[in-house]
Amino acid sequence: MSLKFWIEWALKFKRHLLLIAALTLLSSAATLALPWLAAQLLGGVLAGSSGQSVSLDLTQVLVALVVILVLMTLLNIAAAVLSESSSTRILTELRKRIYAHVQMMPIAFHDDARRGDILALTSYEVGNLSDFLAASLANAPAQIVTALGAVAVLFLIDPAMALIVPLLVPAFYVLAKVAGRRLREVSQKVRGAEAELIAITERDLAMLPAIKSFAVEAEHRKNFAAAAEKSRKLALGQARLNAFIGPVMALFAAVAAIGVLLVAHDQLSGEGRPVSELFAFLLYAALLTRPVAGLANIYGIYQMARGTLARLEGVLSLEPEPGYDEGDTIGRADGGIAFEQVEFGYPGRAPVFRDLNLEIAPGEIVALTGENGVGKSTLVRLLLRYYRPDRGTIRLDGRDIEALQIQSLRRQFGYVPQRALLFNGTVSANIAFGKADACPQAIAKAARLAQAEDFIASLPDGLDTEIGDNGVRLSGGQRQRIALARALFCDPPILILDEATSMFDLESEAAFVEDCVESLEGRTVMIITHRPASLALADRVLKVGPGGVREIASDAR
Ligand SMILES: Nc1ncnc2c1ncn2[C@@H]1O[C@H](COP(=O)(O)OP(=O)(O)OP(=O)(O)O)[C@@H](O)[C@H]1O
Repeated sequence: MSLKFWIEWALKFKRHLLLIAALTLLSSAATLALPWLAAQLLGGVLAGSSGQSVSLDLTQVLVALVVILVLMTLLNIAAAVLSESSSTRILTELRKRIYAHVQMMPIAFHDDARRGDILALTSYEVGNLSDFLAASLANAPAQIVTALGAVAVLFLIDPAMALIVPLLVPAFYVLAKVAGRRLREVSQKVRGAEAELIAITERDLAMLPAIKSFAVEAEHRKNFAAAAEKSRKLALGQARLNAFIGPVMALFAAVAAIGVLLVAHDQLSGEGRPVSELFAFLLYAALLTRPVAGLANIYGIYQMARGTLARLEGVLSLEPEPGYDEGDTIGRADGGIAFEQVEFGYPGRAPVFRDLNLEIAPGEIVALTGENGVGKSTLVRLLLRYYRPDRGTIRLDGRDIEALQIQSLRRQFGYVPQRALLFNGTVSANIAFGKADACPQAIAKAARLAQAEDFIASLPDGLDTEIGDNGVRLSGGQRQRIALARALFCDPPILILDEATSMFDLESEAAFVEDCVESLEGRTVMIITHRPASLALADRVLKVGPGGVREIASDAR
């Protein structure tokens, strides 16, 4: 884990952090003044009761004590509020950054990643970090200053006796190391178990209709319960270990202080030593136990957050998809497409294409057919630059698509994938997809072109009907029509329909095809289909096969 990375983050919030540091330093100074004043007060009271003269004005000491206590309270409140606000700000920034980064990772990354891990990172794990940041920002500097200050005062009072403190450091170190390593291991397992739980929840919610139809609810409940129990046991182990570190360290420090008092009892109460000094030594020794326990706790939380920090940095240091910040931005393309000697295979798989050559003229309507798994959708994924060819060139209007800014390339396409990707929202929002200022007429026109107008009108709230997760409240064909309307809404120069009418009934498909003649005018269109009505739309029908792409005669369609 690079310190540089985190220092860069901290520097973004330097004003907040400096203010917190100033507040905590003041609070530490006040904390350090307390034992001295209390010792003076006790010494004074004792001296007064035994009839000796008292040099200090005890009322003043009392007032000073109260003032410092009030001041400390105010400083602690301000530091806690400020540190909470800073830690939540840092976390929000991190969340935004992780989201943006994950979004900009290539599709290949998402093919390999487990969604549960990403969800765990942005939710549960970031929460762990929040605990660490809040604890360390507010407490660590104050604890360190208080501990150092207490040691310094102990040395001032009696250097020989105070030597016990440095002697304790190795013991603390060993204890912290051993407990810290164990805590790190356990927290790693806790994180794994939590991510597993999130992944199971996410998967089972998506699979729920299948779980119900196959009547395997009990098996899935059992599986989830086992994962939840595993997570609970690990979390309990972690909590036990964490609960033990701070108090044991404090006990160490307290026993050491008592040991000093026992061993050096004679020296401390020796001739000529004012009783207030004796009290002060005792109080500072007792004060020392608090920051020791506090720092041990922070160390424990740090060990738990370390894995998250490493994973966060791991994700953030992955190279995003190239082409977001470089390449030429283009206006509306004419729509000429060419694949030249393209070779491509998914990682670890045999090549899908070895020497793919294909040319589509601007405005041409081309149908692509071929057996399942032969590579028709892959061809589109290459064109959209979801994946990059291992060899060869893909051109748009004669330009290598690698040289284009990736979003300006993708905006040329209206892509209707095999499985329509809809989200939980209204029909309109799904058609306009992310364009908040979309005009209702344009949405209605796209719906009409996609043959979706009638069924939308029959929905309870028309275009404002909520369609549920992934359009669950619609039929398969209705979902496809909305996906189609979304593609047409952007008025792209190139339209790609990947089995986009596979769920249309024959009549609707014929009506769509008829309507398309008008709406496809002036666009390059690639239709991946086996359906005769859609094939009939095409100027050319191409068959994709292991040997490449070849044109087939219209009677072979
Ligand atoms: N993300 C992926 N990782 C690895 N292999 C993949 C991936 N996606 C597809 N494949 C494989 O690549 C080959 C081509 O798949 P593709 O989806 O392009 O076929 P297709 O011609 O569109 O098939 P269908 O007609 O069934 O939709 C298949 O053998 C498939 O198993």
